[in-house]
Amino acid sequence: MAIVLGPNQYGKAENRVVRIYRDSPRHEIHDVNVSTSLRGDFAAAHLAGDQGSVLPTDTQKQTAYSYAKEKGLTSIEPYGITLATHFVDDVVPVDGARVEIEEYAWERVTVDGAEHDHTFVRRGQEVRTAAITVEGKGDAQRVWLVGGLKDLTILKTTGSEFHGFLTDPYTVLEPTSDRIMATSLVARWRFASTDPADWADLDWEGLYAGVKQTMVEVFATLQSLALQQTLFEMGKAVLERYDVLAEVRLSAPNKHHFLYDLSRFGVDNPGEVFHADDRPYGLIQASVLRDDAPDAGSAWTPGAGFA
Ligand SMILES: O=c1[nH]c(=O)c2[nH]c(=O)[nH]c2[nH]1
Repeated sequence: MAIVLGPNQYGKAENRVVRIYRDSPRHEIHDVNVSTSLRGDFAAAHLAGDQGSVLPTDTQKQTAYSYAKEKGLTSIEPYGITLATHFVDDVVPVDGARVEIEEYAWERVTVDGAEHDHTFVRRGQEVRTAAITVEGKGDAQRVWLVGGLKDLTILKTTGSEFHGFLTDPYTVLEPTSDRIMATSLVARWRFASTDPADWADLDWEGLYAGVKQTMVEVFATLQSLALQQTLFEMGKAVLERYDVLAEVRLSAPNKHHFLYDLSRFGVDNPGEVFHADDRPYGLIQASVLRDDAPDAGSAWTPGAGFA
């Protein structure tokens, strides 16, 4: 029996890069959290402490910051593609790179009814995400791109039912035809192509806004029979609208709101006062994809948080 090295990767996690565009009095801000991971033959570093092939994680960090100026940082997807591709193309021992990015949104404050040029408040809504995996050099190179969002807290006060479920001796849940439905949505969408040339003219901001809006509209308008159905219809609507996408993965905690029992006080409560329970919560997760979707390859393989 011998002990051997298994899969490994290394990088700099959570580089908090803030890029300001100040070419005119109206400044722009892009506030991101970038994690890099490099893959390749790093056996010597692990087995013998030989750093000859190791591009320091500090260098990866410096590159993430410098690229925000050299290459630009507007939409997170092309920035991440450029960064990940650089590591694979320009660093000899590296044959794969994974870059994961979160973006925190800011919106302009209003002063005297007009948007201010350089003052922003953090927008409390969702965090935009991207994960880019580049594999191979030269003609064999493939770029897996996954866009997404997380922490999109969304609630509807009616239009949600849950009944007809399987029961057993432990079932106490009452069926309902009118309940609150609420979740904190995580959604990630995989691009069909693995060739960045196919995205040369893509409107990244428009695509992101459109995917989010499509999901929100379905959540709002579908008379839901279960969160599972809502998630499937959200993913389906996104894929029907955007040919560039092959798969949508959704993860949604069912944030339960229980009707509060006011009958103990002789008070009627026709769906007006609820207890918002924080745990436990149902956790509903689904992948929705085209039946001819190309192989997902390394698209979903995590970077930071390997262990
Ligand atoms: O939308 C729901 N899906 C479930 O699977 C489930 N299970 C449960 O107790 N409540 C709900 N709601």
